[in-house]
Amino acid sequence: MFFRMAIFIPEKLATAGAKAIHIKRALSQLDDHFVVRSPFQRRSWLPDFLLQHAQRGWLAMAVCDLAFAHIPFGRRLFEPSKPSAFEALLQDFQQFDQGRAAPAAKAPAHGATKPSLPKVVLMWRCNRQEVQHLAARFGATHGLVFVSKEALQAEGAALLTGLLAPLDLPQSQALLTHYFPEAEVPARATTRRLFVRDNRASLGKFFLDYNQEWAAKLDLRTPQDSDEASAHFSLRLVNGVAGSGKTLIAVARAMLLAELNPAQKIVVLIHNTPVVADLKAKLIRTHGALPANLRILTFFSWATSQWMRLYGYKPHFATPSQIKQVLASQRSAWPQLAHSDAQLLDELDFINDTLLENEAQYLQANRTGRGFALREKERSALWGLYQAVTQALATSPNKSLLWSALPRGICLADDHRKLALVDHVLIDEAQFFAPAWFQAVRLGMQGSGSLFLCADPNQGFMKNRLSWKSAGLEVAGRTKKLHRSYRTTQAILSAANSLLQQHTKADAEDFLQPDLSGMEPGQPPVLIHCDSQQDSIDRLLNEMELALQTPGITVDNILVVFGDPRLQQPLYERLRKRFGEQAVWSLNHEDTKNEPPHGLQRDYLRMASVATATGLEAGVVFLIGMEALVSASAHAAWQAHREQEARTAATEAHVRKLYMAMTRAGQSLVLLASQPVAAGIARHFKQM
Ligand SMILES: Nc1ncnc2c1ncn2[C@@H]1O[C@H](COP(=O)(O)OP(=O)(O)OP(=O)(O)O)[C@@H](O)[C@H]1O
Repeated sequence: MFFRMAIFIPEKLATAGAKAIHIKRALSQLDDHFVVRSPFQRRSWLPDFLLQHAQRGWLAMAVCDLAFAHIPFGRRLFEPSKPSAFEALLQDFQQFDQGRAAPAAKAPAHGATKPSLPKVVLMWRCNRQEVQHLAARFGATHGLVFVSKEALQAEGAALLTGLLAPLDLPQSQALLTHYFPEAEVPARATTRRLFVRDNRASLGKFFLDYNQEWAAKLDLRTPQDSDEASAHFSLRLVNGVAGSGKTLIAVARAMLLAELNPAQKIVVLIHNTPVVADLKAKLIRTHGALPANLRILTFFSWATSQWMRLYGYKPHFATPSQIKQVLASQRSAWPQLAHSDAQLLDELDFINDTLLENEAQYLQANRTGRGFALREKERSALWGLYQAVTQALATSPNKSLLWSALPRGICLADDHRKLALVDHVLIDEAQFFAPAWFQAVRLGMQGSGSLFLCADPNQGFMKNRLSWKSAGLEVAGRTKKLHRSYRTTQAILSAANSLLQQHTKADAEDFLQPDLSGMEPGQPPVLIHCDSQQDSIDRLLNEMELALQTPGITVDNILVVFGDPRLQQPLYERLRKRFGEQAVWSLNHEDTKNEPPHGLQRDYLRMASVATATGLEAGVVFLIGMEALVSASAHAAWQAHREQEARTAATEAHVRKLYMAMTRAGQSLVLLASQPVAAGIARHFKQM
């Protein structure tokens, strides 16, 4: 039978050397119902391990390296004020967790005492007989069990299992909160709190699950850990379905890194401005200020500051109308390019994103998945157009550039010495990053740092189906997949998932199948047909009123995602009129895109465009003005592309976006449509 072993968190033991290998091997005999945690040594003294078994309970373990001959047995005549190393260990271990456990122990439910945490000392250099002596002398007086290395190696799993003691839920949660605070999920920060109806609701405690905690602590090192290990650059990828806790993991890890390495710089980069604003607002409300050595910002604001260091001036990005004008004036020189403006611009971005430096490289470039073919002559023409547009923008009065040229400019600069370097970078929503972005990030890192990526390939993949490898990232064997969603219900996730599967080519390597088992069943997503856009806004307001009558739902549990940008202003006005001037946070308004309009300490009803909704979430989500993604006419237009590749690319891009928008919802999802919805989409909703 296949044996799965205990989960070690962190995976690597902090201590190096043969002893660590032996201990790990012995503890590895435990099966996968066990979690073996090593606490970060934040306090004066902590045991080496806390073992937790799903049903059988807990055990604290300290490892003692002293030989029997060095253990003082009798009363010591000299230096009584200075306990020996062994005595100090016994005292520390005896006292460990006592202060914290005492109040609970004093207040037993029915007169019985609460169970206490069992403690075992692993005497690494004593044999069984010597350990018997120690147990007889110190066991009862200090409330400790002694075990020899030999016994552990021979009877490991059975021995330790026999020592475990079950603790009740509050005790167990208190242990985690106290010694592994990084694993706690603040109740305010989880849509899950809306689901919980059992006792846990009253306790209000949530924790990362084992897989999440394991991923969050991979390769974490304290400065005290071995220098040899910390000399290496580490790369990790967490691939997870929507709502599987990727952002949560990235933030928990970033906070830990900041705490454990106060002298190092940590940066969390996210593509999307509203997510950064939303995340920071939540973090500041739950944790207070962020650690001084941790920054959370958009990739482009980070890249802009790096650009300024390299080139000495602030880059000026061409506006959409300027780009349109320049393209219109330049493209006439290449009449063989019959493609749409959007396709040409997309191709210019592709050249920038993939760091193609000259025509020869571009002619050789792999364009698989780009959605439209280019013959060799057309590629040559496109390269000419690329140069002409870049040049025309650069020589315009405001010396502007395409957004995609910013990371390229960083990567291709002659001298990178002026770049600011950080130690650890965590990238959330890495599926939206392009190869040039990753390279720019890497150039801004210390050689011994770590790069931690979180991505959901189902929500889109590096724009043009590029692989991690093509972006210079060797993630094979360094990837953790998360299949469980905590955000949403079975009904919503399975609807979104089957919609995605129906419309995309199943690519086994990239597609993440969610694990729906054990999820809250929930209600299916609802589709409301409206007569016009005006009508859809009226219906939206009514549906929101209804939602707010649900116990536990307040305005901050609601997110409105709009597709048509023209809806932004009328929606904003109507929502403010109905719910209060100060109640709405429009995440796309220029002056409130970085922080909420009236301070962090109040709740807001949030609204965001679908283009910027990635990473956001709410218990109740309304999708409105999404005709470009869902209407029958939009579908017909994608299907009208002459080339099969273009049809597939257009369909996939739109459906992935819709999948992303649908999976923003926790408990309830409502789509309001003012045009007939394509049958292939409507069938995944309950229609009203
Ligand atoms: N172990 C957990 N216990 C309680 N809540 C959790 C847990 N893991 C995740 N959550 C909650 O589930 C929701 C989704 O988490 P998060 O936003 O980190 O997921 P994600 O993988 O980044 O999603 P997406 O890629 O769709 O944006 C959040 O409200 C988060 O707090």
